[in-house]
Parts: sequence; C-alpha cells; structure tokens
Amino acid sequence: MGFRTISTVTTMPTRCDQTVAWPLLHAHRSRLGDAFDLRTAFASDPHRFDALSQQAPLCFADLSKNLWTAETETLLQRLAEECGVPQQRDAMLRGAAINQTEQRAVLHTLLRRPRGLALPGDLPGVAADLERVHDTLDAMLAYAERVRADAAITDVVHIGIGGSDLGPQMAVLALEAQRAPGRRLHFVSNVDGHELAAVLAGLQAQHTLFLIASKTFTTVETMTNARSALAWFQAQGGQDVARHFAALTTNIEGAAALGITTTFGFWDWVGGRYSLWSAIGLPLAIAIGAAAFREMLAGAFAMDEHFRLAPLARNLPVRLGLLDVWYRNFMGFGSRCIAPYHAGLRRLPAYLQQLEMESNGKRVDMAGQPVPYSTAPVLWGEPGTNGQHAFFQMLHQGTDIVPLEIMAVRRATHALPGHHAQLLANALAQAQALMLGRTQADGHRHFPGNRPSTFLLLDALTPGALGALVALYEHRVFVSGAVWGINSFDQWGVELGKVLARDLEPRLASGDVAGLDPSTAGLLQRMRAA
Ligand SMILES: O=P(O)(O)OC[C@H]1O[C@H](O)[C@H](O)[C@@H](O)[C@@H]1O
Repeated sequence: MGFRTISTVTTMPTRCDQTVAWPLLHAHRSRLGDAFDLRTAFASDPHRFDALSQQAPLCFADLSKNLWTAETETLLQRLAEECGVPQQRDAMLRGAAINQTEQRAVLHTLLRRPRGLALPGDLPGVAADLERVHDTLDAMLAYAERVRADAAITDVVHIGIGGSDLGPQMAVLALEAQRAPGRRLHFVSNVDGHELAAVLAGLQAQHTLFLIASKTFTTVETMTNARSALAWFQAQGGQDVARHFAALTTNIEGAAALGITTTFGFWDWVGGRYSLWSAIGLPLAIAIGAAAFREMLAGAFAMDEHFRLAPLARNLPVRLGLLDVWYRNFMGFGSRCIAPYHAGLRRLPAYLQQLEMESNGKRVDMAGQPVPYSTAPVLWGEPGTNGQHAFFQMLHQGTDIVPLEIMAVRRATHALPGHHAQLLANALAQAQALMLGRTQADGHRHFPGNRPSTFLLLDALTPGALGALVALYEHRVFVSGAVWGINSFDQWGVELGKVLARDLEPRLASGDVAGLDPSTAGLLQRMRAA
C-alpha cells in the first residue's frame, strides 16, 4: 500500500456562527416566521418549482416543497462562501489531509476517477495513488468475474460491519435486477452468533466463498465472525483457504495473521463509510459483474464533477447540504425521514444513517472546541409505501415537523401490471398531502399541511444512477459538515463503548463487579444468573 504526501489545509475557515450571513439568516427566519406557507408561496410565484428544482447527473431533485424561499438560498450560499465550502471541497478533492484528527487525506472520489485523469491542483502522490486504485480495481473485478464463472461457488458470505457492510449490502439489494441468477449472497455483520449460525446452517464448505471485509482488520465483531467461519470451514473438511476466503482490507498483514492470503487492498484515505467504491464493493461486483460495477463508478464520478464544477446556486449537493443547515440551525428541526419508494432501496435509510450521523454527529470544531449550534439531525426511515402504514401518521399530524425525503424511480424493472403506477402515485400523494393538508372542522380529521418534503427522482435504478445518488449524499454530508466546521471524517465517538466491552467481557465469566456502577453491576449479575 502506498503512502502519500501529507499536506494540511493551512487557513482555518470562518466558523459558521461568526459569519455575516449567520445573523442575517436568523433575521430572515424571524421575518419568515411561522407564517411562511407553501401553498401561498406556490400561489404567489409561478416559477417556484423551476427555481427550486434541478436536474443533476442521473438525478432530478425537487426542493420546492421545502420551507424556504429563493432569498433563503441566496443567504445560505453566502454562508457557504464565508465558511469556505468551495475551498474545503477543493482541498478534499486534491488530496489535502482534511481529516485532521487522523492526519489523513479524504479521497474516496479517487476511487471513481478515470485512470490517468489529473485534476487541477492535485497534490503530489495523487497520480500514483490513482494508478494503484486502478490496478487494484482491475484485479478485484477480474477476480469477481472468475467467481461469477465458477459454478462450484454457489454461496458468497460477506462478513463485515458498519462501512464494511452497509454499502455493499444496500447496493446489492438495490441492483437486484442486474444480478445474475443462481448464486446466493449472504451478509453477516452482527457479533450475535445467531446471525452467522443461521447462514452457515445452509452451506457446504466446498461451495462457499467467504469475503472478510474490514478496513482495519481489528474490528472485534468481524474478527470473531471470521474466526468462526474459518473454524466451521475446517470442521467441514474444507482445506483450500486461499480459494474459499478473501480479505478486503488495508491491513494485509492482519489478514495473513488469520491465514487469509487472497487479499484486495485499499488505503487509509478511504473512510469506512465511503468505501463501497473500493475492494469493499467486491460482493457487489460478484453480484452485478465488472462492467456494471464500472458503470456505478462512472455515475458517482459524474456527480463528483458536478459537485466540483457547478456554481453553488446550481450545485445539487451544495443546495441539499445548505437546506440541511437551514432546517437544523434556523428552523430547529431535529430529524429527517428517508422514504425510498423502491423496495430495492430498503437498506438505504440504514446506509444513510451511518453516512450522515457518523460523519456529522460531532460536538466540537476542528480545534476540539465545543460548537454552540446543532449538527447532524437524526435520520430514520423505511421504504414507501410501508412507512405510510406505520409512522406517516406522525409526519402528517404529529406536533413535530419532520422533513420527509422521498426517492422514486421512474421506470420499473419488473413486468407486473399496475404496481409501479400505484407506487409512484403514492410517492406523489404523500408529498402533496404533507404540503396541502386538509381543512376539517373535526380536529382529529384536520391536516394542517405546510409540511416539507424533498423529492429525488431517478430515471431507472441502474448502477450509474445508484452511484450518482450515493455520491450526491456523500457530498451533501460534506457540505453541511464544512459549514459546521467539524471533522466529518473521524468517528471517535464509537471508541468508548468498544473499550468498555473489552473490560466487561471477562467480568461476565468471572462475575467480578468491582468498580462498576450499580446499574451495570446489577444487569451483569442478572445476565450471569440466566
Ligand atoms: O472496516 P472496519 O475497520 O472493520 O470498521 C467497521 C466500522 O467500525 C467502526 O467502529 C466505525 O464506527 C465504522 O466507521 C467502521 O465502518
């Protein structure tokens, strides 16, 4: 694995609450007050839909049913400029070490950049890294094609957690229509043995390929599952570990220590939650094939170029990221609901939860000082129409306003008559109902309306469109993180629980509760009693 020249961003951008735009946005919010009404806004401005919607690469977005105006956007763009969002973006894209707490560059965009393509401002080392990216990609895709051609491998078990699980799992489900029939793919992430045991129960060693996916190759859940899989394989009489196990990791030595010598590497400048495009995407490549995997990368690259080049006012990731800042810091909304109107996107909410909440769930700025404003909202959701029959009640009539985000796909890939029109009609109807509401004398039947939604529309759920959609979200999260002045690329908040679990595990065996708080001690004793 190559090491790259490290160079940090030298000028600290202005913190958002110290910009000129920040108090202007607060004043603007007070002027809009709670009187702003989407119905009136549309009635008084025939161009509202055109002004607040746009086509971006492979994705159309309607932002017009949100509680904002053209003036809000102008002020937010001023905020982005004062916070140096374009400069921060360019620093990321050229390979600067913007992940300052880990002294690392953030270059997942390199994973989808065409071979040999230099970008203006590339730092030394980026070109060489791009060559390594493509050498690894070629090797990984060639391997995927060999697996696809190998009739003896009927089952692929992908073992990984967090960023080493959510991306490939979400994408494999989303691109089901592109998947060659016949081979089963299983995803095991939880350390809970129920998960692995249930998968192993249906397998035969000689017909199974295990992919062990872990950036660090130290994550305890994945190591425990990998060891159990290896033990099961050997107990079943399996011998050829090199043929039946492959590791996807930056830690080739760690894989070798476990006896796994078939490896596909990536680099420390790929964050776990941004690693779908790397060797971590191998199960997807096995599912959809090399050409389709490259199409996904091309779709993401098209979005990268849009993010890099489009002016802020027509830059979709920027517009969405700024909308998120508006809702969080000026409207006070604490959560956002994700409703993909496509069954294939059923794991997208979980994927986006890690992307957004692990990236921007931060309480200190780059210098480690607490920030006096809110950062990441809570993301949650379920596919439509299912969510409609569960929690949409609260979106329509609850006391809190929760912006809804709908993704719909124009063309279906199945041939069942009637379904798709019903699905699309429901997506449209929910956004419409939230906005329009319905006046009824009976309070229980009254819908207040004026509730916000964003609508993303893909032409078809192709690998390219999925790549563009995911890259859109990555950059949107970057934009709000850049405005907030936080490090979107570390995740120290997951460490403490891991440390405490290491202390508690032997106590479960020994029963030693010395020094534990009374609640933990009480629970631990009950667990032992059971
Ligand atoms: O890929 P790994 O090194 O096994 O890490 C898996 C996951 O676990 C960590 O605790 C982080 O919270 C995630 O960002 C990461 O994706």
